[in-house]
Amino acid sequence: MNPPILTLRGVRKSFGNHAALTGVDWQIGQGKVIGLLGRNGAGKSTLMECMLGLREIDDGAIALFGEPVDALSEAARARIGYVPQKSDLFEWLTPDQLLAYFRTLYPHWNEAKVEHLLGRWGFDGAARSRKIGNLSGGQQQRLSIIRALAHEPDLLVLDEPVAGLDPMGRRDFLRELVNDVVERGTTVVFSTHILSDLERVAMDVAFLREGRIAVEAPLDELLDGTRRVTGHPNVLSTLRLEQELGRVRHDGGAFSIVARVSEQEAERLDGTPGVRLDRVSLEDLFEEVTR
Ligand SMILES: Nc1ncnc2c1ncn2[C@@H]1O[C@H](COP(=O)(O)OP(=O)(O)OP(=O)(O)O)[C@@H](O)[C@H]1O
Repeated sequence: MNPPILTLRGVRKSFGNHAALTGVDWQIGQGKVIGLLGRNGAGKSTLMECMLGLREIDDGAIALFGEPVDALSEAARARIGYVPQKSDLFEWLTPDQLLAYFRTLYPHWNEAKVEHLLGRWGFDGAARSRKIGNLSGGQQQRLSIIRALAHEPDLLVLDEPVAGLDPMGRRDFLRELVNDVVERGTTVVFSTHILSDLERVAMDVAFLREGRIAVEAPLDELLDGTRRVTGHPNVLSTLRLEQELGRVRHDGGAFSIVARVSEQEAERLDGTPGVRLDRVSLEDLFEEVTR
């Protein structure tokens, strides 16, 4: 595996007496494309802001490109692309003025890519010279994404980047993202609630629960190796599963267990009288892991 470009150790962050992050240990390898999942309020935005040094942490340590994130060099900063959940564009500028401004801040800027994306994402002459504050939410989000891709960052962090885009815009953006990742080996961390998008682009998924990374795994491995185990309560209560992800009690005393299982374990369970194994969807997994 490539060396990690981002390392978090014991990261804690509270707001007043509410603990948002309760000890995050996480390493992100170069070239990974990771979908960060969690319920509303799970702490995804907080984690993203902390890992880029945009929010101070209470405890723990974060290193980005081998540097402490609270003392990042200019060179390291120029390697980051970030699309926040809420647009942070200067609303009084036009798209052309905004991009011209950001162009001056980076040592590298791919103008051809910017022009290509502006054309593809509906920024004709009129839209490029309108005040950003008067653009629609989706247009502002597209502009924010173009800005984040323009300097070809090594790490791209996207907080619900497609939430405001129409289905065509989402598909187009995801295609662009995948192209970039494949061509340049960009590391991408993005949060989303649209699980079908995640299945389209993510290599790995990480679930944030109770302020920590509860599960992280390659998406296909996770889907291939997870089963819902149902059966008579007497039988299930005696089962010992190594990687249980969740347990649901149903009406009438029955319950089911969602667990990651090895092939051997699946075979053993399949042969147990009164036990049934079913594959789970990403949606089921999300529900179990973040319950
Ligand atoms: N500036 C702040 N002041 C006080 N509390 C905050 C602040 N920012 C976040 N929180 C709280 O921290 C928790 C985590 O919030 P965060 O926005 O990181 O969650 P999230 O997983 O990104 O949610 P969503 O999926 O809804 O965007 C929430 O309970 C939120 O209310």
